[in-house]
Amino acid sequence: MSHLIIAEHLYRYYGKLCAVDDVSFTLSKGEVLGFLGPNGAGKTTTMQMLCGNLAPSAGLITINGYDILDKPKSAKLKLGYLPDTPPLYRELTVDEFLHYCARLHRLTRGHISKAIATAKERCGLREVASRLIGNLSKGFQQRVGIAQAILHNPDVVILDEPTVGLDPIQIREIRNLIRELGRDHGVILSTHILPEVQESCTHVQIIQHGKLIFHETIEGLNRQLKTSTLQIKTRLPADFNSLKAIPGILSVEGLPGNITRLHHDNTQNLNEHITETAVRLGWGLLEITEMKQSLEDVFVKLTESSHRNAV
Ligand SMILES: Nc1ncnc2c1ncn2[C@@H]1O[C@H](COP(=O)(O)OP(=O)(O)OP(=O)(O)O)[C@@H](O)[C@H]1O
Repeated sequence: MSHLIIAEHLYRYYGKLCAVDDVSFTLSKGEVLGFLGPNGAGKTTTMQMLCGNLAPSAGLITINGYDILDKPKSAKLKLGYLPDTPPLYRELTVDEFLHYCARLHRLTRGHISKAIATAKERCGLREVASRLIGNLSKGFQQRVGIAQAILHNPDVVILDEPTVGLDPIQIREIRNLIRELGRDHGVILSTHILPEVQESCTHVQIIQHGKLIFHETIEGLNRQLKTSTLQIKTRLPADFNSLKAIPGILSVEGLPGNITRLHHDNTQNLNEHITETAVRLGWGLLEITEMKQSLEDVFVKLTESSHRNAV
């Protein structure tokens, strides 16, 4: 499959500070890549280099086969970008602004109306088309920012922190929109909100101190989140020896409220065996729960280990 974006060995220095340190990755159609990292990790710097707004100190970026430095016009034709602060004119209406953006994207007159109608439809902006942007809620302003980024139907859409400052309902709507964009485009979004990548993305990469420390599919990430711990809740106290006798169970730990935590070797699904034992011995099995690490746990673990490797 040909890649929409190829980034190879990107570096960016600000004076002596290496803000982006040997970053390489690819993006293909249908992928929504979450670019995750704490404040100051190098996300915006990378996004700006991908968009051709900032020259890398070293490295290569191609968008749809065009080198962003050698062929910036051809590369940017295929690119839509929402910066962390959306570039909106508050004194224009949504229609006026999108019309202006369509001309900046060099859409031909014959295509402008259709392109604006499609972008408004996709971003849920039809009802506010004639409102002044400055009077819209933050969520709608963000949608206008996304509409200008997809107006020219680019192959690649780059969104820098698209849900910052939105309320929970607006966040859900923008995440749905991002998932939908992923069907027809390649999307990169930067965020420091960990659950955002789980909800919106197909792939995730984590950046820390300018270095990529993790690149995985969301399934791969979810595998990382799995632990080898189960917890059962029973009406009567469970018998630890009967549980320890189940092949694969390594240790058993009692918690208050007839809750028992079981550590196992993660090679087999023990649910059936545990259920059968609980029913046979009449404990009254109420719940069986697979314990998961939160994405935060994995993030802390990864960033700590990269820090340890660095010192
Ligand atoms: N124009 C600049 N001049 C000097 N240093 C800069 C400049 N822009 C960014 N930096 C520094 O480069 C590093 C990476 O910044 P960047 O904005 O790319 O991070 P980020 O991951 O997007 O952070 P945030 O989530 O806070 O936006 C930070 O240490 C930042 O202070």
